[in-house]
Amino acid sequence: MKIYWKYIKPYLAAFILAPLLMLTEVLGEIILPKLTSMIINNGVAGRDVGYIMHTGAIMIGIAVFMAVGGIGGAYFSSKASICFSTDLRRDIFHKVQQFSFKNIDEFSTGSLITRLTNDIQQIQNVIMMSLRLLFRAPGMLIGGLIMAYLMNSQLVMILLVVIPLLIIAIAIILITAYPRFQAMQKKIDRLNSGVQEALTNVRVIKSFVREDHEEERFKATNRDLKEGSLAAMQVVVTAFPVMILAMNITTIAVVWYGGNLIIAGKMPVGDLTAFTIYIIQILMSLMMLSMVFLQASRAMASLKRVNEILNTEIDLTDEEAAQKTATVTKGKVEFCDVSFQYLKGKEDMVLKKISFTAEPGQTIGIIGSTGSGKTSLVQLIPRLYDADSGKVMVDGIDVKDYSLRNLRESVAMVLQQNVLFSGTIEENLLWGDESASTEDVIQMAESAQANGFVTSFKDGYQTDLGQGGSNVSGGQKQRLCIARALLKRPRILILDDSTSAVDTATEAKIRECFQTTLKETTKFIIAQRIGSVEMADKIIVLDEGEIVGMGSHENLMKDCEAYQEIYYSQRDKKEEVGA
Ligand SMILES: Nc1ncnc2c1ncn2[C@@H]1O[C@H](COP(=O)(O)OP(=O)(O)OP(=O)(O)O)[C@@H](O)[C@H]1O
Repeated sequence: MKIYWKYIKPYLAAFILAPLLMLTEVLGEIILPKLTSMIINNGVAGRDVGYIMHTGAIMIGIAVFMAVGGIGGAYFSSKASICFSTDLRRDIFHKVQQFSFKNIDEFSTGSLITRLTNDIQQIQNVIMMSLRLLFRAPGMLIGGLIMAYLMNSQLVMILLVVIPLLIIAIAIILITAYPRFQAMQKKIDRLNSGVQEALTNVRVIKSFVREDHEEERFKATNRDLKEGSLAAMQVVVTAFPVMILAMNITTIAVVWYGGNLIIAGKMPVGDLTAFTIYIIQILMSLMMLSMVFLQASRAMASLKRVNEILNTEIDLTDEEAAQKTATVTKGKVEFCDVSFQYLKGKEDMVLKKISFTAEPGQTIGIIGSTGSGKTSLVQLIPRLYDADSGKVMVDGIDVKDYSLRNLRESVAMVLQQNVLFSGTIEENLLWGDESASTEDVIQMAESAQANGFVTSFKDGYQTDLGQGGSNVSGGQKQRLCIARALLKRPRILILDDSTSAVDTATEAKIRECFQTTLKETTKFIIAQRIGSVEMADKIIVLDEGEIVGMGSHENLMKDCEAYQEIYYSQRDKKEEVGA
């Protein structure tokens, strides 16, 4: 509850006014039946039109007062709940943005989407409902009971039988509903994850002609959700008829017993009418409360899931950084005996005792078979993950001692899976540096060998990119991603297999441009092709997380068996293709 106070505090007035204004309805509902009985007992029985008109006018006045209060209550409850959920959604989004890669690995994207949308909506609904009924339902219940008791204490005894039975029925319904709602939210998660994956990868699905398979998969999760929702709704739908049944039986009992009292002359007719209205109101208020509890039981399941995000400990922060103001000025990178694994204690080390130094301005090539740990190694430089032992240093300072912003601002990384965003090419490139001039954009695009194809487009840099850059080729996308990274003018540039879709001649030109535009930047180039790293000052050969060779191309050709193997296998393949 403590975490949620900050979402209530700014709208405290609305949170207080909403239930208070709803009290006007309670007041009206308690007085109106009494006035009705007075009209029947005195006005109708005594044929006193003046009395009827006078009391009727008072009743209209009360009804208007109720309407004004009701509108106000509804307005403030909507305001309070919507503002609450908007702020909560903002903070959850902010928290997710702060998540480390490891934190992100723990939640599926679909689940995060459900939590940010559907779950928060459930919480908003229950707040709105509670604010409207918080005072109203108990007020109606207590007020109705008092008025009914004052009218006829004998008749009220009927309620003493009905109410406990009803409370037991509601409790059973709630206990059954909660786990079903929890299961339903999980099924929504699964559906969202499936939809998100299928829509993002629709091209792959089509190229593998897997539409039928995906449809079947979707049908299964959709069916699963339908069954989950029906199971939960079955409970909800039983609640309402049970209440109505209780209400009807009670009304019949009251009319029967009350009718006898009237015949015996112990009760005026108007009192029985008013009494019946009070009984209905009492049971209605119980019905409202049970609906709030039902909605709350669904919202509790959602709240638990939202809490999971809010309580997730971000495992990678700069709170304890010793040199928060330090910035990277040279770009020297040192790995000292670094070991690392993703699943702590559950698998072999992905990187084992890695040590090397990259001097400022040097180009470091990293090569090795798939899964040998190349990406894992470079991810430790901008602290996307933390080393488990050993130290990663940049300019002689442990990366853990920089503020994350300062460290990451000086490192540009072109990831293996490049992503562009919807918007124009220029907008995408300016991601690297929002304040870059048009000349800068063009210069960096030229270095990345992107200017040529961009200017060949009808709208040039203003060309709109499809979602994720779907309307440019793989090689063009890679070059745009490199240009975006270059615009950051980083001290350290990491290219993770990011020229794999670029032809060798263009790739060579990009490398050449690096020598002029990025002379002082330390460059890490992960590549599958030896040709891509051959010219590097230092090449690191990785195998199963270990460095099995390090040095220049010439040295490695002399004394690194693993490197020679890669070299000859690629040369043989080239010759085969040539033949
Ligand atoms: N997020 C992750 N969670 C758990 N294990 C991971 C994760 N990412 C990679 N791994 C595992 O770590 C090992 C090294 O992966 P890494 O991506 O560093 O290899 P790589 O040499 O870059 O491979 P490739 O050339 O195919 O990109 C692999 O066994 C991989 O399965």
